[in-house]
Amino acid sequence: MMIIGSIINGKERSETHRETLEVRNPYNQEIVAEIALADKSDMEEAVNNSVKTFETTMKKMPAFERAEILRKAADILEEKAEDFAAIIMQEAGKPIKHSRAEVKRSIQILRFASELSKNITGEVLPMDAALRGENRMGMVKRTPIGPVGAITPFNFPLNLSLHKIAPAIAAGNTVIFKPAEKTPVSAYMLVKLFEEAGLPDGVLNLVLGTGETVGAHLTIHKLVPKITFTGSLAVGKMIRDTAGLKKVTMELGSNSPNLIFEDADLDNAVDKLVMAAFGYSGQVCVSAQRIYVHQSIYEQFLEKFIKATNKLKIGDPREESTDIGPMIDEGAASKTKAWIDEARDQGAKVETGGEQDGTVVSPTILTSVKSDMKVVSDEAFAPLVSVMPFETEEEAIQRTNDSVYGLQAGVFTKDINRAIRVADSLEMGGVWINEASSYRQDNYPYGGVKESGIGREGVKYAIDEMTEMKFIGINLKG
Ligand SMILES: NC(=O)c1ccc[n+]([C@@H]2O[C@H](COP(=O)([O-])OP(=O)(O)OC[C@H]3O[C@@H](n4cnc5c(N)ncnc54)[C@H](O)[C@@H]3O)[C@@H](O)[C@H]2O)c1
Ligand SMILES: O=C[C@H](O)CS(=O)(=O)O
Repeated sequence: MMIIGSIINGKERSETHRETLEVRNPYNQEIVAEIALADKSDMEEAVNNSVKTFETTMKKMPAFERAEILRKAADILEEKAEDFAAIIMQEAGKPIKHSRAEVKRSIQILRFASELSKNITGEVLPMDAALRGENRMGMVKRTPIGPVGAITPFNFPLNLSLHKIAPAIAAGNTVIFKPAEKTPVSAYMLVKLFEEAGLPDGVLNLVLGTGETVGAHLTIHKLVPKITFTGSLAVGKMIRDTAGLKKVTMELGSNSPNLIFEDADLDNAVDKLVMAAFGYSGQVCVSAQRIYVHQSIYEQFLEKFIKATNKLKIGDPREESTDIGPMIDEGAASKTKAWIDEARDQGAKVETGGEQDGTVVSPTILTSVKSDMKVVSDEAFAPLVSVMPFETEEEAIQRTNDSVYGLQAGVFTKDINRAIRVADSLEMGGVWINEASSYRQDNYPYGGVKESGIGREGVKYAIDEMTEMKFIGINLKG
């Protein structure tokens, strides 16, 4: 049995007296590892050590050295890609082909961060534009913010952790990393990988424990100036409420919409939306949960969409051909089944799917739904999607915006004027045209409006949020 513990200042804490938590493969319930749980005192030490390491190590480390460590980390991840994919598959239950895709993106994040760490620039200001500004020079520098608390979810355990850790290191910060309890093994392997890449002890402290204990303690800690959180709206609100004046980045949930207009390439839309709705069993923050289709092509779309969905191969995430594996645990699967049953009782039609077998829920398409049903208005984070007809562009926009969330949307149309008009009208952090809401690259500003979040990630933008602007002015006649 693999027992893993927190790593603070390079030392692992997996002593036998600690309480442990089993990490199980959600598909077959095999034990993947056990975590030796950290408590508040471990978090306290991790924070203190991160503060010290920031002062003694990171403040002195030149950009070229940070770039080199990040580049080496990318190279090592490339060499160990298959090991990381295998562990993501086991601990998260993610089909192996999708686990591999996650690792590939993670390598790129490290490479972006390596390049960007050498390009964190400031600006020189035209001081004489203001009254009394003659003979003065002003410059703005970007300086590291200090120890960053990074709290991450289970669904993209490597990719979303690196969206925080890589920019933080690029910017010259230290990190206190609190990964999800369900997926700690890839986090542990990642910290070991950075050690191999030459990252000094204490720059990346890993604290493996529950959200309620170590996560909450990190959030309120006075010596941590920045929390970057990815996770649910409920936990995000709690963190925001207790973080005081800390800077926060919040990457939260969504019930992402996709709009299909009458002139869209239907095969493209079907092709994209099947994986957007059901990939990783819908446990993706930008998963397609609402599809609005122009009434003139509604039946045609629905028929093609059901047909394509029924072709998905459900099964063991180890199999190369598996498209859909388990949900993260039986609780998540049972909740999904309950939501589907509730919608059916309220008049929705289950066009396909709707079955639960342990942790596996079959890809479910719902029609005849109402906007106040949970399956439409709340975040499902599950393999279910509602397909709804609309008549006019205005109606489609209004129904899309009728949500507390606003992360990312997809718009399918060949009319460029309409595409831009609609994109401009949607209350979203991002809009893709002729792509599904779930599509993401790691180099653009990514994040939500409304209750989908605060701030942006996407390496360069995360660096902005993990640095402070410092103004330095000079009186040239002084
Ligand atoms: N917007 C995005 O980029 C994005 C990306 C991925 C996932 N998500 C969202 O994440 C959610 C699913 O992930 P999850 O189930 O792991 O989320 P979660 O909110 O349950 O947990 C996320 C992290 O928060 C920690 N946590 C829990 N309680 C805490 C507390 N009181 N204080 C501090 N930390 C605490 C957990 O231990 C975990 O590490 C979905 O809502 C999904 O939409 C958003
Ligand atoms: O779950 C939401 C994530 O943002 C998806 S991704 O890792 O960025 O693709």
